[in-house]
Amino acid sequence: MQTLNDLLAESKIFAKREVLSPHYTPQKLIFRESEINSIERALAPSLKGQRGRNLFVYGKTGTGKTSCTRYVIGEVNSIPNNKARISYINCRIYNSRFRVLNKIISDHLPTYSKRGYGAVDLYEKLTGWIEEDSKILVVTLDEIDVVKDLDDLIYTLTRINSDIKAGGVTIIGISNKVSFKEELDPRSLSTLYESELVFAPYHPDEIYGIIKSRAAEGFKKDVVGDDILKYISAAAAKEGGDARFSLKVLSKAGELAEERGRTAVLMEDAVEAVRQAENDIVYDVIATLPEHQKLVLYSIVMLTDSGGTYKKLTDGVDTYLFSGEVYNRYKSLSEGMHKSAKSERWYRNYVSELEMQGLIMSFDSGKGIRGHTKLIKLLYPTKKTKAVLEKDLFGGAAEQRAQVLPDEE
Ligand SMILES: Nc1ncnc2c1ncn2[C@@H]1O[C@H](COP(=O)(O)OP(=O)(O)OP(=O)(O)O)[C@@H](O)[C@H]1O
Repeated sequence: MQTLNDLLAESKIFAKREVLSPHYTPQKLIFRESEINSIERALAPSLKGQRGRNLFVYGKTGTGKTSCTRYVIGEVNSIPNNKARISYINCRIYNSRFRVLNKIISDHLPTYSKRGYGAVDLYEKLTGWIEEDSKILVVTLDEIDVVKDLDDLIYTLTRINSDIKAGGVTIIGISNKVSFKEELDPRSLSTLYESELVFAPYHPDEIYGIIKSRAAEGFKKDVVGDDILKYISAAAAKEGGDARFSLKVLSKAGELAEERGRTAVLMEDAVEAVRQAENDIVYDVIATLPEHQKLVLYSIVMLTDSGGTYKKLTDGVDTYLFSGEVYNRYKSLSEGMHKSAKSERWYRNYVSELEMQGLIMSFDSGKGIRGHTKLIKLLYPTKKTKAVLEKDLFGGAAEQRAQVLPDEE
């Protein structure tokens, strides 16, 4: 246990702790030259006042999509007298057409944005501003899949191009959701996918390269050995080639070494850091699921908690659930929250997504019970999964939760 004095003393482990934060943007992004070049090519026409092709950037989490895009935005912004005006928008915060429009206005016309105008006024102000001197507005929508009325947003942004006489709008969409394409209206799909760029997961040796250079800056000399870096790279490659995961583990290993009063990171610190980060990641995955997948997962958690029909029928301890009962629970839960439940076809997609994320497993029941039906099992502890979901869905407010939840069956 560290005392306050220990905490205030100069660290024996870290030189620049902030360099190890996943939010830190390094000066150089290694192994992504060709991806950076593709983004540069998409943005190059806008520098000269021409509308480039919209670009959709896809790749698993931690593959460098945001960092590379922001890097190119930085490059463009540093070129004087160019025609591009870029808005980088984190859709987790700006998650509706109105909020996105408002953010664009506040980026470029800050005095206007505070006046409480409606969407139509914002639209007109924006088109006027673009036309004024033939600007190209580049709207970068990071985590685009979480925008609630995305088809409307894409329609509005593309409509600007036909409403204005000069200038234009280019959209860059970024997402790590595999099923995203299927949820889009065909018109939005063809607009957004004018060109596509896929970020592949990093290989272990690439992750090693990334964390080696971060470790050299972030840690004091000789604190982290090569064996530790190799171990962490292999663990992150197993996690889907996720650079963010490797950085999280690296800084966690440093913190553990510090807490344990060491002057260097030992393998046991790294092993423990990987274990903790793997645990955290599951809950991060849950927190970033789209809303209806969360509702399906929450239905699974609730039924697992109270014991589903299977348990009652078999008088057993197994916590398998019938897919049909999960769907029914999901429907009543959605109703209680005044949301329209999706069709069974969508529901089956959600179940496959949750299974792909490793949160549940599902399998055919065989002939024995209720003919052929699908059984579902939650793979993570009910209590913690429930807490994460409740915080997300109901902001952790118990009264609100009580209002929307259907009675236990
Ligand atoms: N090529 C690279 N060189 C150095 N650092 C990198 C590189 N790629 C990713 N990183 C680091 O990994 C972390 C995650 O990267 P980033 O946020 O760009 O991933 P992402 O693909 O946008 O992930 P998500 O889909 O989860 O948003 C950041 O801290 C970033 O600095």
